[in-house]
Amino acid sequence: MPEVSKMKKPDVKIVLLGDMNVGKTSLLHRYMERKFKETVSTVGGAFFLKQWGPYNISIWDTAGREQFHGLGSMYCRGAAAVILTYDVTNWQSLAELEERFLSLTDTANHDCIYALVGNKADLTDSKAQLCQDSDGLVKDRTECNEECEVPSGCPTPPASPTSLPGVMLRKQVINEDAVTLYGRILRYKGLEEKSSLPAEKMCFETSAKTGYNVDTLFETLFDLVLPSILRKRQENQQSPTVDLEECRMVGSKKGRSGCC
Ligand SMILES: Nc1nc2c(ncn2[C@@H]2O[C@H](COP(=O)(O)OP(=O)(O)OP(=O)(O)O)[C@@H](O)[C@H]2O)c(=O)[nH]1
Ligand SMILES: [Mg+2]
Repeated sequence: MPEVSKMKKPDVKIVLLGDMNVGKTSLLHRYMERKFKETVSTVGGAFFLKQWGPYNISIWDTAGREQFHGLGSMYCRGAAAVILTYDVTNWQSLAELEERFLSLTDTANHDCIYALVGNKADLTDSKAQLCQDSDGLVKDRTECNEECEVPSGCPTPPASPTSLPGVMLRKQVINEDAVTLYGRILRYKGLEEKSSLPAEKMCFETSAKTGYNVDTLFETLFDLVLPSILRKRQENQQSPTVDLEECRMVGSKKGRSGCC
């Protein structure tokens, strides 16, 4: 049995939601492991623990496949932020966010923060084809090799025409579509646009493949959930009870990440 006293207890929870194949797992790998690597479609869900200064943030990856849909609202319970992910080359993946995934967030915190993330920007946008390191410095593709676990480096694979610099797919979702959806999400949540975080700040385009905007996404959210963390810590000091569900969750995994 792991010793619960030595386990890190998450201060706050962030959840990735979105259709299958949009790149949720790849975004998490890129951020946590600094790599783009082969993925298999997620079964159920998995979490990673990120130490952010003195705070522990659990980031939950969920399965986009229809058969796991029922689990989504369970994963969102108590979330301080939800990353609604779509694929910029797939218009339906944006539509699905509203049709299938938004209602799953009803179990999130009342002050939950929502980010809309269009992934796979490297397929449509030449600036997203450049690799970015953790300081946001742009590197060329040869320097990028060490951060990719695929033989030909980044971007890959070699057989795909989209791996060639300059060969782009048609962008099916433009940023304005995401901004419009963000407005509808606020209305669904009964929030005033004026007093909420602005769409320009909360709509991102990323590439898990090159790292484009990935650090910015996660670190913007970490900063924004800080008030939730501080409030939770204060509440815990006032009534120091143990959250058995969270302890069990972390305790059962022994380490930094796990799945269920
Ligand atoms: N070009 C490109 N491909 C990507 C990117 N992110 C993910 N992919 C590819 O898209 C496919 C799906 O990625 P996953 O991260 O497994 O997608 P997911 O959203 O976790 O899918 P489920 O677990 O089924 O919900 C894989 O083949 C990835 O290599 C990206 O930024 N650019
Ligand atoms: Mg996945």
